[in-house]
Amino acid sequence: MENNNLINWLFKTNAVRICPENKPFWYTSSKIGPYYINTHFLYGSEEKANSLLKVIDVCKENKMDCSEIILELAHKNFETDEIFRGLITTMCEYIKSNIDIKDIGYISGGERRDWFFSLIVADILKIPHITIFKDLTAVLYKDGVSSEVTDLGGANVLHIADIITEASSYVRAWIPAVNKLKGNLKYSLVVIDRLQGGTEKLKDADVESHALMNVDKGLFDGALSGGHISSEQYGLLMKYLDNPTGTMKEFLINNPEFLENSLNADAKTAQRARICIEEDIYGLK
Ligand SMILES: O=C(O)c1cc(=O)[nH]c(=O)n1[C@@H]1O[C@H](COP(=O)(O)O)[C@@H](O)[C@H]1O
Repeated sequence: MENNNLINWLFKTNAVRICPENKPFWYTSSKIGPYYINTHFLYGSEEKANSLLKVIDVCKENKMDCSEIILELAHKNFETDEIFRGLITTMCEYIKSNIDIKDIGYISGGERRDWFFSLIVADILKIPHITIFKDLTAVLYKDGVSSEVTDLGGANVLHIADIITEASSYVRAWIPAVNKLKGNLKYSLVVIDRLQGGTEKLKDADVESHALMNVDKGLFDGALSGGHISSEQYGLLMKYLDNPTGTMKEFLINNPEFLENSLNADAKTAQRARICIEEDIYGLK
């Protein structure tokens, strides 16, 4: 795709965050790193994304209503927001050019941030949508109607997600949920692949992995030349991209208080820090 567009949109919506000095982000995988991408900000802005998340948090309590509510809001936003419209149009074009549409029986999306993208893409491509919840239950949304679903008869499914790092959400939730429905999660399309093992994990599970964009040097080259990051930040990011584990191991050795502080932080951070220590992810023992 026109990577430059996507890079501009990511920075314009403040979706890419670079950590303050000595304060790396925690990731789902219980690893740490210097950047975090809030892909769902491509809905137009942080404020718009948060307001859709708020609606989702309420409407997901009623599983039969929620697909329609989210899709309607996404359509309205598609009409008025240039960035969101550009992104969704690019996703649809990517699918048409790179995947045999006739081979896709269903498009799925998982709670919550996948739904920003999966429902509207399915609707535009006229493919039924499987709305998957965190408890691994699912609802079929087809021709404007939600219904219960138990058997997809072996049909192929394209799962659409915001971003993959290690594809842990696919392995933990989305693949088992589609298998339970006797579907075949054959394809994955994400907006961003952080290139940290996700594609390989998907390949092991027989899932063909697609991404509109990979996080590599090119993203941060664009950020530097566009004046979005400083040359100091750029240097740190290059070091991390070159050797994510080694760079963060060195950081933890030089900043032993970081893990200690994380253990005393909010519940999610503390849990990630605990796993990082217990599994000795950085080989510090
Ligand atoms: O935690 C992450 O790895 C992560 C990094 C990032 O830059 N942006 C981001 O949104 N994430 C979160 O991590 C999930 C993907 O991680 P995996 O399931 O390991 O591929 C996403 O669904 C997000 O919840």
